[in-house]
Amino acid sequence: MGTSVDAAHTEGTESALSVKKPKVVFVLGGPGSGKGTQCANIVEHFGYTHLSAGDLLRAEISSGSENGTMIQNMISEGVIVPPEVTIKLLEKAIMESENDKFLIDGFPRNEENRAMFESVTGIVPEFVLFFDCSEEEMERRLLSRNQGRVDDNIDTIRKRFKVFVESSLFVINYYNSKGRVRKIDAAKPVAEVFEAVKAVFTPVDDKAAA
Ligand SMILES: Nc1ncnc2c1ncn2[C@@H]1O[C@H](COP(=O)(O)OP(=O)(O)OP(=O)(O)O)[C@@H](O)[C@H]1O
Ligand SMILES: Nc1ccn([C@@H]2O[C@H](COP(=O)(O)O)[C@@H](O)[C@H]2O)c(=O)n1
Ligand SMILES: [Mg+2]
Repeated sequence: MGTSVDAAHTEGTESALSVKKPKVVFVLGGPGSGKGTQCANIVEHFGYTHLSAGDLLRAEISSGSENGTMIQNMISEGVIVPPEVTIKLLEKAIMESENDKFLIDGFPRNEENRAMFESVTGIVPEFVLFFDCSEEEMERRLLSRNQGRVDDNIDTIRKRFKVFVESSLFVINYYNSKGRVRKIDAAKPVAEVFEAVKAVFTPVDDKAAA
């Protein structure tokens, strides 16, 4: 049995994830909709492990990986990295964790991400948390985030919005057609957004907030 995403792709064998069978929630929404902010709250209250695909890609750049330059260029342009790269990083992070439930933030970003993840891992998300927010509000948030991200400039922000509308919304619509999307009004203040998030998690999780 193959144990890596690479092996799964080339040999048509199972991913190690199809053996571990973790519980997965995809966390999607436009750039700056508040995915990372809310995931931190969910981790604290519901015991999930947060995996941000963007953070894993940025860590890959910092590690000096052979893919680093390619990933850096793609992030700077706001475009989506080839799925095998991102899936391999997600698989590694899940396998290295002792937890069995994960928030996967910012993935799948397009149909290629989705189809490859499902076919390689056999994992279907429990549900998809979708943070819905206007571009005006997201742009305001990103321009004042001040975390030194190379893609938080107005030119790249507009490219990221375009990719979201043209590719990522397709994935949200796909899961919506399967009844798996939980849509949250993400334009409200952080605490109010989290109240809505809690309502989604509480019935399906026995580790509810006190
Ligand atoms: N509900 C909110 N109201 C106001 N500001 C918010 C809210 N949620 C998050 N923010 C702020 O907006 C910025 C973007 O939030 P965050 O990093 O969580 O978004 P994201 O969806 O993970 O973005 P990206 O897709 O770029 O990674 C941060 O500075 C955060 O503090
Ligand atoms: N599935 C993904 C997720 C992210 N990327 C690239 O990273 C950038 C930043 O992502 P954030 O979620 O941290 O905003 C994104 O614009 C993409 O360039 C990706 O390729 N695939
Ligand atoms: Mg984020």
